[in-house]
This record gives sequence, structure tokens and C-alpha cells, in this order.
Amino acid sequence: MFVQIGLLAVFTHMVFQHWEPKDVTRALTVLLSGSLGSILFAKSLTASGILVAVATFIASLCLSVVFYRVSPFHPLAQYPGPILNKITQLAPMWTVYTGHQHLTNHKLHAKYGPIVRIGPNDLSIVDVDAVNSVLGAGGLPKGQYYNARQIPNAPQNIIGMRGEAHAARRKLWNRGFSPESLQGYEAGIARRASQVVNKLNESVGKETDLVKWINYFAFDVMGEMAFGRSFNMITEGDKGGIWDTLGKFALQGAIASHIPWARGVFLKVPMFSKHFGKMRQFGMGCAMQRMKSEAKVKDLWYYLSDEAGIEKVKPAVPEVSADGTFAVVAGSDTTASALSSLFWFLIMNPDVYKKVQEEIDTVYPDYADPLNTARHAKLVYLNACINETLRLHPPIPTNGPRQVPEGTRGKLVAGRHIPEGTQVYVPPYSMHRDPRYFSPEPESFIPDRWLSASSFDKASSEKAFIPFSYGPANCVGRQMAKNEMLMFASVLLQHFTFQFAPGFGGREAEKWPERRLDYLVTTRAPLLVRAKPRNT
Ligand code: HEM
Repeated sequence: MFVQIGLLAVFTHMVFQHWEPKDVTRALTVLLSGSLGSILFAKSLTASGILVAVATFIASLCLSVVFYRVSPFHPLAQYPGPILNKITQLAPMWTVYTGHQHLTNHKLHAKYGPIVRIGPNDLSIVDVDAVNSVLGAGGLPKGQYYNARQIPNAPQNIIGMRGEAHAARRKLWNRGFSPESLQGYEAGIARRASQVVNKLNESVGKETDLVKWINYFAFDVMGEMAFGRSFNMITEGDKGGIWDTLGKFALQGAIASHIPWARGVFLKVPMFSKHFGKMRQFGMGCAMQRMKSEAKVKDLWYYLSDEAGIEKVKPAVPEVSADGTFAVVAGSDTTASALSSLFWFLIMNPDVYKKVQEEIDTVYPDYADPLNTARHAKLVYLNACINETLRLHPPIPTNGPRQVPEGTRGKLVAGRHIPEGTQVYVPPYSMHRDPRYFSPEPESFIPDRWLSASSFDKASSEKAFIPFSYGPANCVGRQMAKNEMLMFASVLLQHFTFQFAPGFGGREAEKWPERRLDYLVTTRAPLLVRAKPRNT
């Protein structure tokens, strides 16, 4: 009996392997058929006989999977990695859950080299060649990981789209980030930055959480930019608890991405579906309100819904709503993460802080308007500090994987053959700390390395610098993010001197980066500071 059931398990495994389940129903069907099949070989048709047969089948199936994944027959056998990661997707899922995916994978690269097998069918590649061959035009499409990033039964937003559908949607997005469109958003950014200055003035002499104000700023900016109305978080606080929802949504999305085929079941559990549902409701609410009221400026909705009537077929409202919601998530969490880290680096590095301060005072003399973007090009050192921040603390440290399409003969990446079906990560966090591309002292905050006068090898580092990803699905909002960061940092640095609050300095402040959790976008712990006015 054991031999027959063992063979049945191996056969079932082969079925699984070639027709990997796309949803849980198919997975259960295969499993149930196998279990029922095993009953045919049971010694007796008593309850215990059936139980032994089914248990033997399941145990044999698991063993078959384990042996195959660590065997030389597996297509990724030539790539090194921890044995547990080779065996089960649960290992990378656990790493994601801890929030230290970027740190764990970075250590794995230090141990195993530039290509690591981080999951049974997943590779992480740290090599500048992968930037173009994986992410670039003619590279690889987004992996199945992205299927789980969609809210079930909701229309697709741009992040999960591929190929021509993606290109068509991206055309609408590109219009929303043309130089003219970006100029249209500046007044809103300036208004919100000034509101934060007012709030910090109210907190003078007291400890305040800079991360909170940055979060509120980024969210209000995106509300106005995407839907033509601010969420008024700076003035009224986060009444709907949306930042809490965003954090949980990010964690659950990150975990679900590792089992995209089981997403349907995962999201039937109320604990998990709650936050997806709340985000969807939030987006629909914003969309409904936007449709009722004419926007005073050309917001992102204007471009995404083609209010100008350029397209032959107008985009459907649910799709525009899905993209609008995504814009708020993609644009606020990332920018807020970068700004929080920028201020942390400045306060931690007083010499750098002093140089930035001097530059701000020179570029905006006599209290000239620090929100004047025409002077941004002169903020050379601040720009270098932002680049260095994005290098060491990329807001999307691991990024989502691309996948070698099934039915192809694989893909050559960094001189190695990557078999079909493999998901490939090109993690910014590890790329940005690789001494081959960023030397000397790749782990240190040295903004000068970005200055044109520095002796730093910029040719190789610029190719390896991918905080906004690369290629046709790179960040469409990168210029807006840069404008926002320069405006916000300029105005705050002109008005205040920042120090860590008493009780937050020392070890507490040093440990702050460890509390940046990588759930695709990083979540941040509070950054407690004291803002001292500079009498502007
Ligand atoms: C410092 C701030 C930002 C960083 C570091 C950043 C980073 C990224 C990265 C790494 C990706 C690629 C994600 C992937 O491949 O899965 C991406 C995509 C995207 N980002 Fe950003 N982002 C930032 C700000 C923004 C802003 C302000 C917006 C405005 C709405 C935005 C909108 C988007 C969109 C729509 C995509 C998807 C593009 C596509 O699939 O074609 N991002 N971003």
C-alpha cells in the first residue's frame, strides 16, 4: 500500500509542478483527488484504514516536494541559498512578516553572493546588468507576486498591469506628470508645507513627532493632487485612522504576495479582508466626491479620467477610482518615508546639516520664499542629500519581482541562465550598498559622493541607483516626489533648527532605521524632535 500511495503522491506532485495552481479551488481539487485516490489503496475501508492512507499520501506528497526542491533536478539547483528558503515559501513569508526582508536578504547576499535563491522559485539578483535585463524595456514582465496586490473584485490599478494594457494606462498617467501638470500641483504642495510650519510653530519648546507631520503632509498633498481636495490631516488629524489602515494593508499585501494563488481564501478571513475593504471604500468615497464637484485645478483625476477628451474611449470610472486610490498610497507612503529618513540623516550628521542649512540660506536669502521651485536647481547639496537618503534608505527596499514567462527558454541575466517561471528580485537596498557600485564606504552617509566635483565613480553608481525602479514600469511620480521633497525640506530647514527630543537621542535615535519595516513600502517609527524657530 505504501509504495502505491507514494507513487500516487509523486504523480500528484508532478501535476502540481507543471500546472501550478492559479487559485485555491484548483489546488484543493488536485489535493482532494489525490487523497481520494489514495483510499483505493487503503488496507481496509475502515475509518483508521482511510486515515492511514490519506496521511501517507499527504506525507509522501510533502516529502516529494521537499526532495525535488533541494534536488539537482530542480531548475534553480545551481543557485545557492538557505535550505529552508529552497524548500518552502513559508520562509520568505516569515521574513516579510518580520519587516526585515531587506536586511535578511542583504545578509544572504553577503553570505551566498550576487545571486541567491530566496524562495523555491525566487531569485534575488544584485548585479547592475539585471537593472536593464530584468527591469528595462525588453526585460521581464511583473511576477505573479503582483496578482495579490489587487483588491479582489475591484478593477485593476496600474501596479498589477502588464504589457499593452499597462502601456495604455501608463499613457494617461504620464499626462498627469508632464512638466505643465507638475506645475499645477505646486500651489497645493506649498499650502500644505506652510500648514506644517504653522503646526511646528505651535509645538515650539515641546517634543513632537516629525514622522507624524510628514505623513500628514504627504497624505494631504496626495489627496489634493489626486482628487482635487485635501484630506485635512495636518489641521484635523487622522480622524479615520487611515495611516493605521495603510500600515496593515501594506503588511497583509506583502504576505499575500507570496501566496498569490491563495489570495482568495486569505482575503475571506475578516481579519485580513477588513483593511483591503477599507482601502477600497476610501478610494470609492474619494472618487464619488470628486465626480460630484468640478476640480478647481487639473488634478490627477482630470488626466486619468481623460476629462480633456483626448482618448477615443473614456476610461471607466471604477478603473480611474482604482488608480486614484493607488496614487494616494503610492505617492504618500513613499515620499513620507524618504522625507523622514532625510531628516533623520541630517540630525544624525551635524556637519552635513550645517552645509545644507548654509545652502538654503544662500539660495533663499533674506527669507525669500523657500517654496519657489524655480530655485531648486541651485539646491545642489540638498539634492545630493536626498539622493544619498534614497540610496541608503530606499522607501521601496526590495521591490516586487519580475518573472521569466512560461513557455520561453528562460532569460540570460548577469551572464547566468534564469529558467522560465522564476521570479526575479533586483533589490534596491542591496544594490545601493554594493561596494562594486558605491565606494568608498558604501554603508556611510556621504552626500558629497553625488557632487559633480567628487572623485566618486558616478558612471557605475548611477546605473545601480534604482530607488524609483527602472524601465517601462518605473515610478511615474518621481519628479513630483523630488519637487515635494525639495519644497518641504527647504521650508522646514529655513524656519527651524531640528534636534532629537531629550530622551530620544543616543541609542534610541541610532536604532531608528531598524524600525523601518519593509512591507514593500517601509513603515516608520516616530521620530521625536524639538523644532527651534530660526526667527524667519
Ligand atoms: C520618494 C518617493 C517615491 C519612491 C521612492 C517611489 C518608488 C517607486 C518604485 C520603486 C516603483 C516601482 C514599483 C514596482 O516595480 O513594483 C514605483 C512605481 C510607481 N509609483 Fe512611485 N515612488 C515615489 C513617489 C511616488 C509618487 C509621489 C507618486 C504619485 C502618485 C508615485 C506613483 C507611482 C506609480 C503610479 C507607480 C506604478 C508605475 C507603473 O507601474 O507604471 N510614486 N514607485
